[in-house]
Amino acid sequence: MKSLAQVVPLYKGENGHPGANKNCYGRNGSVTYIMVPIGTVVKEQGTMVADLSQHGQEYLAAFGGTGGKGNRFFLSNENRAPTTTAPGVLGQERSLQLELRTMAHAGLVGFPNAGKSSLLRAISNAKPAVAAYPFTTLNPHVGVIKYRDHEQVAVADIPGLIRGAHLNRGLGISFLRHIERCRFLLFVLDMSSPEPWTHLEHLCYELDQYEPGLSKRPQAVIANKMDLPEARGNLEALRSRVAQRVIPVSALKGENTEEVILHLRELYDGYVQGDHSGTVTRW
Ligand SMILES: Nc1nc2c(ncn2[C@@H]2O[C@H](COP(=O)(O)OP(=O)(O)OP(=O)(O)O)[C@@H](O)[C@H]2O)c(=O)[nH]1
Ligand SMILES: [Mg+2]
Repeated sequence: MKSLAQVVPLYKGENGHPGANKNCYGRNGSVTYIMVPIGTVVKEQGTMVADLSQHGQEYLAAFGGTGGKGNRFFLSNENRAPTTTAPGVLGQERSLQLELRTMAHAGLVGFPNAGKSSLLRAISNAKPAVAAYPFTTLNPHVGVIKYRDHEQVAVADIPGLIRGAHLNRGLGISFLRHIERCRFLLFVLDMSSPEPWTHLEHLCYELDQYEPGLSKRPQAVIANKMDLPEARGNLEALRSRVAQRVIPVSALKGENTEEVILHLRELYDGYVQGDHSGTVTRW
C-alpha cells in the first residue's frame, strides 16, 4: 500500500478566487503541499470535507492571497519615480482537522488480551507488541499478508474493546473509526475464558453502538488460544451458538493460522468481485 496523499493549500490565481489574477505573486508554482497518510479525513467544524483514501489524491484546502504591487510595478517612461502602490489580497483562512482512519481490508476485533496482536504477528509481516496484560495495544497496527500471486490483504489490529466501551469504559470506542473502513472483520475470542460466545455478543453490541450495522460486515470468528486445555471444551459450544464461520487457532504456537490466511483471501476475493453487500456472510 502506498502511503501518502496530499492536502494542498494552493496559490492558484484562477478558479474565480476574488483576489486571484495572473500577475499575483505565488501563482502556479507556489503551491504548499502538506503530505498526509492515506486514509486521512479532512474535517471542518466536524463535517467531513475530503477523504484522502487514494495514493496521490489532492484536496485543495485554501487559496493563497495575491501579492501587492510595489512602486516598481508602476514605473514607466512617463513616471520614473512612482509613489503608487496596490495592496495585495489576503489569503483564505480555514481551520481544518485532519483525522487518520486506518486503511485496511480486515479488522481484528476482540476483548483485551484475546490475542489480536499475536494473531497479526502470526499471519502478517507486522510485529505489534504482545504482553500478558490488557490494553497492550493502544494504537492500531496494520500488517500485510502477501499471497503467492502478489495480491495483498491488509489487516488492522486495533485496541481491545470491553463491555461498555461505548460509555467510554476501557479505552472507549473512538478508535473504532479505524474499523469503519474495513471491508471485513475477524472477531478474535480467547477460548480459554468462560463462555467466550458472550464476548462475541458484547463486541457486536459495541460496534453497533458506534455505527449501526457495523457488526454485520462479512466476518469470521477466530477461536484463539486453542492450545490451552480450557479452550477445547468451549469450541463445540461456540460453534453451536454462532452462525459465522469459526476458525480455531493458536496464535501463540502458529497453529492453523494458514486457515485464517486462506479465509481472509476468500473474503478479499468476494469483496473484489463485487460482493459489497455489507451483510453477514453465513457459512
Ligand atoms: N496460550 C496462548 N496464549 C496466547 C495465544 N495468543 C495470545 N496469547 C497470549 O495472550 C496474551 C495477550 O496477547 P496479545 O496478542 O497481546 O493480546 P491482544 O488481544 O492484542 O491484547 P490487547 O492489545 O491488550 O487488546 C499474551 O500473553 C499472549 O502471549 C494463544 O494462542 N495461546
Ligand atoms: Mg494487542
